[in-house]
Amino acid sequence: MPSPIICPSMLSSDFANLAAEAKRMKDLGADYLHMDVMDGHFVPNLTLGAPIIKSLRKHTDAFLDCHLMVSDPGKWVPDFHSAGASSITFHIEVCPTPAAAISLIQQVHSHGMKCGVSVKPGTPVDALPDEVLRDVDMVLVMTVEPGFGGQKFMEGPLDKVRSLRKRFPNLDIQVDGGLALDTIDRAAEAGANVIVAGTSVFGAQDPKAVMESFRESIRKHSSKW
Ligand SMILES: O=C(CO)[C@H](O)[C@H](O)COP(=O)(O)O
Repeated sequence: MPSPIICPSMLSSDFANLAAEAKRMKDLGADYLHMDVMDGHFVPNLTLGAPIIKSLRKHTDAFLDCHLMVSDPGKWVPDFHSAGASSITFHIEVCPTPAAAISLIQQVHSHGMKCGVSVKPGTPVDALPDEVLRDVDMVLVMTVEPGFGGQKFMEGPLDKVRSLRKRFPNLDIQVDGGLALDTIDRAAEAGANVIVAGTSVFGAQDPKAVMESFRESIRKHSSKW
């Protein structure tokens, strides 16, 4: 059974103190550090790229879970690999065919990184055929429109989580957007075991307690998946 994996979204951190923020989250129990990479084209925002990952990597051995919200992820795979990324998650919406997605997954794996595939809230689960999911290490179901932190959690995408959990009992299923103490149970009940959270973790008085509650919710619900 997949175990809980808690990933603070560094988008909500103080970018001017990124190394210290990464250490703080790791010391508080983060499993992965979630790095939101946005190109101003696939999404209407610009954040960070491989140079920032490279700088951060000098200060941490944490698993750097890089979510590429970009139009041409394949172009950036070598740079993220050299920078020290641990995994790359790309969007299925940028792949014209399943074969293109499979080739991208192979490219990421050939660079020694884990690979995930993501779906936006409006993209149907059928966009993720078995032959694609068989090859990935994780699937990311967005529970907000990608682009900005601090948005309201969307319930609709949880149907995709339910269907994916039935199809792939052992797959790591990540959810991202609006995850907080009042939404975690719905995500965990649906079958998510990898939780990305920015606002609710960085804005908390006690981020460690929030991450522990997420973990506890997944443990509680996973016995019924
Ligand atoms: O991918 C993202 C935005 O595209 C962020 O990771 C996500 O929104 C997390 O932030 P929050 O927990 O504040 O919703």
